[in-house]
Amino acid sequence: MEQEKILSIENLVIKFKLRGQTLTAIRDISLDLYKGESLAIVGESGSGKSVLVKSIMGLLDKNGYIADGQIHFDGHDLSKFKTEADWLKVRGKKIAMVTQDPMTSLNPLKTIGKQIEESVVLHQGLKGNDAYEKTLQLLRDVGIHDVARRYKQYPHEFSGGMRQRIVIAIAVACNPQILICDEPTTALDVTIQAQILQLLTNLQEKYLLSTIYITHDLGVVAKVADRIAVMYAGDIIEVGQTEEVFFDAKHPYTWALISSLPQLGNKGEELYSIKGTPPNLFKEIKGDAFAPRNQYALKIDFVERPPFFKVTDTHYARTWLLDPKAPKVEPPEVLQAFFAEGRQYAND
Ligand SMILES: Nc1ncnc2c1ncn2[C@@H]1O[C@H](COP(=O)(O)OP(=O)(O)OP(=O)(O)O)[C@@H](O)[C@H]1O
Repeated sequence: MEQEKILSIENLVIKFKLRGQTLTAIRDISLDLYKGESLAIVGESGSGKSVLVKSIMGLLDKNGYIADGQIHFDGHDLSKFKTEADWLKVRGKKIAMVTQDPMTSLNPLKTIGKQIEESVVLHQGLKGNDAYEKTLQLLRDVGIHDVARRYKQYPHEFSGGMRQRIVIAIAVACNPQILICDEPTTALDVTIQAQILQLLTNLQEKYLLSTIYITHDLGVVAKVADRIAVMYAGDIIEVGQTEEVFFDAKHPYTWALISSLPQLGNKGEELYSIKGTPPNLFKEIKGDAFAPRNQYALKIDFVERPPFFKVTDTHYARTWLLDPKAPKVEPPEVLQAFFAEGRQYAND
């Protein structure tokens, strides 16, 4: 059955003007988000994850602009939006966002109850006691106890994890169709991270949200994402269902990302880290942007951008290694064992 697309990005190119020069942060990306799914966008710092989601919310910095492509959502092409009035119909209404630092989204001078209730009144059209009851319900939904007392408290009276729950309640109060979570757990310790991810998964099901996670941490998304898109230097180089990307990755950059997961390091050994640096985005990138750091690079990788080769109906990778004419290259040994284990686990 064909899944229904809720957001469709087509051939998007985003540039920034900086001191008389132009930097290309997003290089011809196409990506769909399906209704009810959770999609993780993963990549190193600087790969363009934030720029991509900012473009969906009309929050690009002033020196940035969409140079090409379209962003289809809710009957509109968001790339054509010009005014703040246009964006206000979408941002914080149909598309809500949870960021890494809850303190930046909360007003320190207002009780958290009032802050959630404002969203309920504005977006759900409820008033008076109905809005109050709905707010208490949302507080319960995000796992906060003793809600009537908590309603009257201020952000500083909550722990980091609890504040993140409140930000999530505000986002959900908007009744959004899409929830964007930008490194939602990076600032939290590991146990709390797991709880917040579980909460987001529960809310996604309860409120039928379509969710985009952006993170540099592949380990985090394994637990929550249905699909993963891997970004490198402003491009998506591999996309597939979570198990496909984890246990049958095809792009050497994805191999490198998986190899650097702590789970794969032997005790006492240093973690694998990707050697070299990402390309200079001010310069035109020829071929596969990862080629200079890629020990498996073929000659053509330095010349021509690889197309998306199809692995399955849901799994695609931009690497010339998938070309039928390419020599057969196996993933690094450490990954072969991991992949085999993962497939075994998936089949059990
Ligand atoms: N206002 C701006 N002016 C110039 N360059 C920018 C601007 N905003 C972002 N960039 C550049 O765009 C590229 C992508 O940045 P982006 O913040 O999307 O990366 P990221 O993958 O989200 O990284 P991080 O995980 O560190 O947030 C980077 O090279 C960054 O320097």
